[in-house]
Amino acid sequence: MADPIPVLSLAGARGADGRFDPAFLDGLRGALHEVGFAQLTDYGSAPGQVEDLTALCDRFFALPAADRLALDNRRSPHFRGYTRLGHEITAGHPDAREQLDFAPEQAPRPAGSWDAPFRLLEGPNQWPAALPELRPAVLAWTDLLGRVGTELTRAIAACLGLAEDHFDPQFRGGPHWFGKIIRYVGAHGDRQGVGPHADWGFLTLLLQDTTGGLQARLPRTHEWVDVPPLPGALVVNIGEMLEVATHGYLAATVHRVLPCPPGGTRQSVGFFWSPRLDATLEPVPLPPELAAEAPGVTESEHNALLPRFGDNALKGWFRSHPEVAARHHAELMEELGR
Ligand SMILES: O=C(O)CCC(=O)C(=O)O
Ligand SMILES: [Fe+2]
Repeated sequence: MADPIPVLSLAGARGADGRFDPAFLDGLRGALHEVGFAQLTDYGSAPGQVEDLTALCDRFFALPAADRLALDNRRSPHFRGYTRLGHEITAGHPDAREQLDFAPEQAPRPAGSWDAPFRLLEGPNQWPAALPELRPAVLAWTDLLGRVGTELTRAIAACLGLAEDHFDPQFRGGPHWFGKIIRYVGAHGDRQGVGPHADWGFLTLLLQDTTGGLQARLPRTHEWVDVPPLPGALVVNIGEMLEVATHGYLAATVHRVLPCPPGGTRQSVGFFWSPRLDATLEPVPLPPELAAEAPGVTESEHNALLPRFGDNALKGWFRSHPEVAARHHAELMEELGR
């Protein structure tokens, strides 16, 4: 079967007049509606940036365990820091990966000053003292991907027949993106690299190494297809907030990573472009021909899609990091019925 994941060049997104190119918008709409995944090239990384970041991620995961555990996310009420191999849960089972989670650097809100439970997600990151180069390289990467996320969000609005700044208000004043560097480590008996799931942000931009193993479940046929490594390209997929905003015209495509063979490893860097925590994604007015192909959101008893982003994000963090949630937020979990 031909590679079902469309490849798009961001360099061709706008014409000389600064407007989006209609052919780019058609390609983007087709990719995201039909497949829910695309690969993006020419997105403005500096020469050597991807290679340098990848090498630093290698070095992070090669640090002595004590240096990684110094950033243990169980010490962070904000779900930031290092998760040991096998301690993240997806689809009810442990993932065969370790990771470092980060998000915009923020001071924690003083106790008692929250206007909503999701404010607990605001706080400082944990960076490795043993590898000081990692922080600036990751922040340069998240700066770049914030710009790519902004541009793609505008292109998505335009390809849905909306004004390109349609979603700007939801992102203005502090989008709460989050990111992670990830290493999969294969062992006998692994069930999953990461189990089947949809991402809970707006758009995901992911760099994968050349190992392979990422698979997408096509929205219509539910067939699993490989997302083949394309060196330097960003894998783009839709998150739940965009599904909510488009009544499912753009669906948060389910995906998974197969376990590495015993002894094998794989690395990736995820960037989950997301609106402000307090932003609510109202359904957009779709043109009739697109509305006719919008089935509504895919709710299940195991996963509600919550229109206020902070609520949806909290759902995701509580589910995937139950140890952190139980240690710091047991009462809140009970209150929210999680
Ligand atoms: O590592 C990958 O290729 C995918 C990771 C992923 O789906 C996630 O972290 O949400
Ligand atoms: Fe994902």
